[in-house]
Amino acid sequence: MSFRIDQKQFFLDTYRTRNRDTLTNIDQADCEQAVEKFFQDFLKQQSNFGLKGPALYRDKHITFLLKGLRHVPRTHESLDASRPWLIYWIIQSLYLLDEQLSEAYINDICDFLQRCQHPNGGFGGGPGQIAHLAPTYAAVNALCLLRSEKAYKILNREKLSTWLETIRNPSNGSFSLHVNGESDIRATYCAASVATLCQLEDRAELFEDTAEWVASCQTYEGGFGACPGAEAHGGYSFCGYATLLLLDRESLCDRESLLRWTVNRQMTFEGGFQGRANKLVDGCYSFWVGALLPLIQAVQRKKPTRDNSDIVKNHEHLFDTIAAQEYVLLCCQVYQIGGFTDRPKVNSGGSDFYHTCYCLSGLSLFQDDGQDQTSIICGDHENKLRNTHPLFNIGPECAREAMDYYSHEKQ
Ligand SMILES: CC(C)=CCC/C(C)=C/CC/C(C)=C/COP(=O)(O)OP(=O)(O)O
Ligand SMILES: [Zn+2]
Repeated sequence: MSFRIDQKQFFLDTYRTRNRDTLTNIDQADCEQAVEKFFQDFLKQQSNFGLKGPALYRDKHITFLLKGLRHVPRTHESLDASRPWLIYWIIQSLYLLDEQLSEAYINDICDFLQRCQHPNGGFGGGPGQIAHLAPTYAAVNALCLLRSEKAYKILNREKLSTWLETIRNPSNGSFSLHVNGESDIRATYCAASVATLCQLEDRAELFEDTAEWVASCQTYEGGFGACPGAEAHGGYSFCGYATLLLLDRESLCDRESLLRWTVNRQMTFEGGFQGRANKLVDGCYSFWVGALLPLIQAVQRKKPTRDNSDIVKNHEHLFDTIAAQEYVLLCCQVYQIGGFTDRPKVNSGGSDFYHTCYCLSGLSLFQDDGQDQTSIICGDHENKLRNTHPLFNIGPECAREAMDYYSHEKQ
């Protein structure tokens, strides 16, 4: 099997980079031996499949994710305040892998998320914690992914609206992540996403001036920073552009410069995306940066260019979709234990639910050209994932059904 990138050299470079700070006197021979062993193991795994290209270890990922889901109620220490996130990352990943959740899991998730909802609106990172926009976004996405009335009914929309009012900054239209918390572009995205999915009735007043504040976060580089004046970054660029689309104010930003910045985040050597200039490639940017491309293309498709030529004709050349898929499949999959990571690790191969969710979500977007349902799949067709909605990052029908339900529910 031949790979587009020099995989072995890549592992070697990554190994050296990762050990630069901890091992000052790294022994060259040991290093190359470790990489050689890792590479041979890796090739053995891949050749078991003998397919058109790299394989997706679907069953390993499902086992890893279900095991994680069982442990969420007992999660503590560093992830104690991120439990709705853990649920969302895991069930979005299972959705993409086309693994149906059992009724027992659905009931347990509903009960747990209900306990995370604050009596005054919004969700905390766990039961009894203060409401925060990040776990609120994760909890709402998770409820939508469950696609059941029982899940939809958990959400108190009236209280959610009241709470959002209290964290809105009326002086400039931005939002704080929680009462007295920091204000950044993640907060405006989380607020706009939940207000749209839950069809909050006071959306117009809630988001007065918000789009102008978000547009002021676009930097001279083309991407968006966390707040006005901050460095452009993939995570914040996604939040910024998606918010403008959710608020139907996309025309406030400089789309051409955002597109230029976005396509330049794909690295020619690794094939994956970095989050900002001069930093390392990371699998999670497959979604945060990767989702900007279909979002921008969807807008371009609607609008003719100045000379009336169809700009979308060129869309396939905007980035190398096969290289982007290869990075996720070859460099981020942890085939020994399932799940995904940011970049290859020779010694300790840990995966996590955050990278599993965003590697799979990015891979799903790369596999779908969004135009005429023609998929561009790297490897065997068995690698095909379900589609995700690039604005919310849940299944497109999950978003549609939730909005349909809430638009008919009296607030
Ligand atoms: C909806 C929501 C909560 C979105 C979050 C978006 C997101 C991923 C923001 C990234 C934040 C950031 C500056 C990371 C840089 O970390 P780093 O310096 O370790 O990474 P880098 O070297 O890749 O920049
Ligand atoms: Zn990452």
